[in-house]
Amino acid sequence: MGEEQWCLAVPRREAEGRRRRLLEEGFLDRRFHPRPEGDAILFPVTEEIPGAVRCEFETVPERIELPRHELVGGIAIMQENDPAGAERLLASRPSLETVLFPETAVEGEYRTRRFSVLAGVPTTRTRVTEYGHSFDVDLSLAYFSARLSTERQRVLGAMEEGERVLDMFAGVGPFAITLAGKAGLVVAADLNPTAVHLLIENIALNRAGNVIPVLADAAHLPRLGFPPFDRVVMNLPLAAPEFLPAAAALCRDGGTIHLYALQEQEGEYLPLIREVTDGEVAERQVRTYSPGRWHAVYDIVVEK
Ligand SMILES: C[S@@+](CC[C@H](N)C(=O)[O-])C[C@H]1O[C@@H](n2cnc3c(N)ncnc32)[C@H](O)[C@@H]1O
Repeated sequence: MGEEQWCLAVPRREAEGRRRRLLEEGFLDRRFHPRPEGDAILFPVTEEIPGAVRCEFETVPERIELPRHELVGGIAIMQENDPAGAERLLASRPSLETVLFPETAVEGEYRTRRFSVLAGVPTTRTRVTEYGHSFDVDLSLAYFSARLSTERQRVLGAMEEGERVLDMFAGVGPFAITLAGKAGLVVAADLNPTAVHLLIENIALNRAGNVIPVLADAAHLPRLGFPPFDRVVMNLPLAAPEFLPAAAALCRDGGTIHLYALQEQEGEYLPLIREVTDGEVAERQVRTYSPGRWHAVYDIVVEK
């Protein structure tokens, strides 16, 4: 639908110069797009200037500036405490239910954050879909990051059918349930009871009957008598290196450990890795964390 408006017909060859002058003089009406008509361009103008006639223009849709945010299922996490921006964000995406602002950094043993609700339904719970899997998450009670989805697919791609996998820091299960697609068996452990609760729900949700949830401190896993694993995932970037001896004890000769670590120097954890095995090590950057710090993954082949 158009709107009737004052406009100026300018021959095409003069259009660019005239457009600039209209802009400088403040006569160009920016609510509308200029449009061609025959050999002329019709410029919408703000008032009845000499030569102006009435014509119809399509209105330019208003450009809405959206605040920076990260999407996790139906929740948007904003980086600024801006309730008006949160309302705009909520209105811009029908799939969004809630806009949150993190009141704290990721903290504590359970790696969780406290949030305040900026807009929408007051909840920190949502369902995330990732490569055909669904994960119920509660962002204030158990860790979840959608940013590792590509990494989970990379590890899945490196696996052989039927492997025995251990996820030492499983959270709500995104690694464990993704890898279960190829694995014979996945043992998924976490220290946080709410994370394990959600992990159990997610096992059911994805019918991943080959995932065994375990509520345990990873340090105790070597004492539980599991036969050696083909692959061990260690996704606790701030502290996983401490658990490397336990992981090496649980991994078979020739098996692989994926060690995620937060570091400031390339090869920072190589000396520690060399204390547990002489096997092949490949190091990659997963994502940046802060200036000068990044999440790295070490793929370690265990030689015993
Ligand atoms: C960074 S999160 C990773 C969760 C999951 N792998 C993911 O990608 O969403 C680390 C998890 O390790 C758990 N955790 C911390 N210390 C632990 C320990 N000593 N033993 C077992 N789990 C632990 C936390 O509760 C948290 O869920």
